[in-house]
Amino acid sequence: MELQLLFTNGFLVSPSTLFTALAMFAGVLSYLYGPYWRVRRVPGPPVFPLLGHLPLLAKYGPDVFSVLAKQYGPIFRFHMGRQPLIIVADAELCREVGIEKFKDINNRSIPSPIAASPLHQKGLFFTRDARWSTMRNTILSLYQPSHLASLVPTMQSFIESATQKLDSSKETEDITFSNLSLRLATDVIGQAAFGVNFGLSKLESINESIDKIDSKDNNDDDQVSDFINQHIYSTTQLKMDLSGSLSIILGLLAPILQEPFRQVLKRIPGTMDWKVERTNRKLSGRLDEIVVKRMKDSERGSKDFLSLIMNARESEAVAKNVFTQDYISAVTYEHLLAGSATTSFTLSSIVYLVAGHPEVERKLLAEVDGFGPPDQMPTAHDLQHKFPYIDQVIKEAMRFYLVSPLVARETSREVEIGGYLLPKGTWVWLALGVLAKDPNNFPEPDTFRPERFDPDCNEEKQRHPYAFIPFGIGPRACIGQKFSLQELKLSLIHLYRKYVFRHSPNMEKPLALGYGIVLNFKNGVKVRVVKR
Ligand code: HEM
Repeated sequence: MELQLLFTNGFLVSPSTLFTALAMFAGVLSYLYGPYWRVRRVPGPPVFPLLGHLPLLAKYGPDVFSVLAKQYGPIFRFHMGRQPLIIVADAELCREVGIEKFKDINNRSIPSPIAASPLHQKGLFFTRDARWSTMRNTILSLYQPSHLASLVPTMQSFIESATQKLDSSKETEDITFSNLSLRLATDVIGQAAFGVNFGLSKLESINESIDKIDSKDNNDDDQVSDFINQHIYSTTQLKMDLSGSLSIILGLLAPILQEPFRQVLKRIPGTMDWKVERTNRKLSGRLDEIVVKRMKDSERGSKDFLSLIMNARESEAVAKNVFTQDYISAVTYEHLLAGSATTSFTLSSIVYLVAGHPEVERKLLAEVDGFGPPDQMPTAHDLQHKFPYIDQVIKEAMRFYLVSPLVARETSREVEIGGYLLPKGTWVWLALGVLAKDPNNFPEPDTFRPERFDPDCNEEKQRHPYAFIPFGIGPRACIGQKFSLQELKLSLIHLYRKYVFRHSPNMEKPLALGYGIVLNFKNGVKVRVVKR
């Protein structure tokens, strides 16, 4: 009898109970620490139980990876809660991951904010393997230069109407330029993706429209602004830190709990999961309606992305199997998502940075004024060849405030990177933001100097070819790069022909950044408009 019972803290416990408890404890430990164990040889800071390195993210914000790269070198571990990320912070290693070893690292890892949002998973960004390559090839064929060139007049007319209000603004009045640019970019991509004029540029304020979504007087008849409200809400809730919904936080700490908890929480009115679920359901419903309607439309034409993709689906057998209705909705929606926040952030940062650098502003204005009469609309060819200084300003602003400082990838088999053998399923993230501030490639990295991108200057000639990759790298790089550059250049030319901008005294210095799926300005970019 004494042999069968053990005395623990005053309680008698049978060996089988003790064994079960120990096995459970070992199970929990191996669940929590298994992912770490597989990549433990890669250097990294000490790990906080459960939280991983999230406290470091809270302490340093988006700069955390630069801080760690200085300490641990070009490849290191960073734990997003339980999940280790292998951060690659070196141009040559990024080339290795993104190009040379692409066939072994061809998919993206799915972070918990996306895992909590089925709507976001069926776009090009997160689809995998053969489905991804079929989707990508079909979509690429829609981005022919001639199609992009044909979008210039549409882009121009949206830019003109979105910025019309600036004419009546007083020089003492604050304009939140980041709101204006988000409305503009969403309208442009809405038209290009869906062939729908959201008319968002005419709304009073984007913040008001976000607030509206939770209020009772949300007018269901106003389909366009309702749709866009859903979009903005859904997008702004995709948080990468501990400020997201409870299920997203659980996904960071113990992913196994994320889905069961999401299923429960989404049924409890008032929780963030409930709101996100309700929004995503409405958004999917609205998208499906648009898609079904367009599918039936035999005279849909070929102006917008949605129609083009449907035409491709009808003419190619492979595309038909891959682009089922749900994937068409997702990929079209993804365009709205990927094309709005990124381009708008970049436009706002350019206006902010130019306002703070009078010499850059002077050269920019000289180039814009030298192009031709104020009403001469540039062609796609003009945009590519006649604005070399604007090219440099855009590049330098994108380097200075990199909208997407991390690019997520995942190994699909065992692969060696930077001397470390990484098992299948390892999350490998490219730290584009660290590269962009590396003094070896960008001397005085915290100085805004567009001339460093002058093709004739030594700095540009000596730089590693993959040191500046704001649109990513290799076969999985951004598909909308040319689209957004065309939009950015047209916007800048139009704006600086008519106005210059000054920082508002009511704006914090330095600008506070928020860390969602892409970078954003926490309190917006506030400027004052001076008519030229
Ligand atoms: C300033 C604007 C933009 C920036 C900085 C940007 C940046 C990026 C980056 C860094 C990636 C990941 C690339 C990689 O893994 O190597 C990406 C992917 C992607 N971007 Fe963009 N983007 C911008 C605008 C756009 C626009 C306008 C669209 C749509 C019209 C778009 C659609 C996409 C899509 C669909 C992917 C996924 C590609 C794939 O996985 O095959 N982006 N973007």
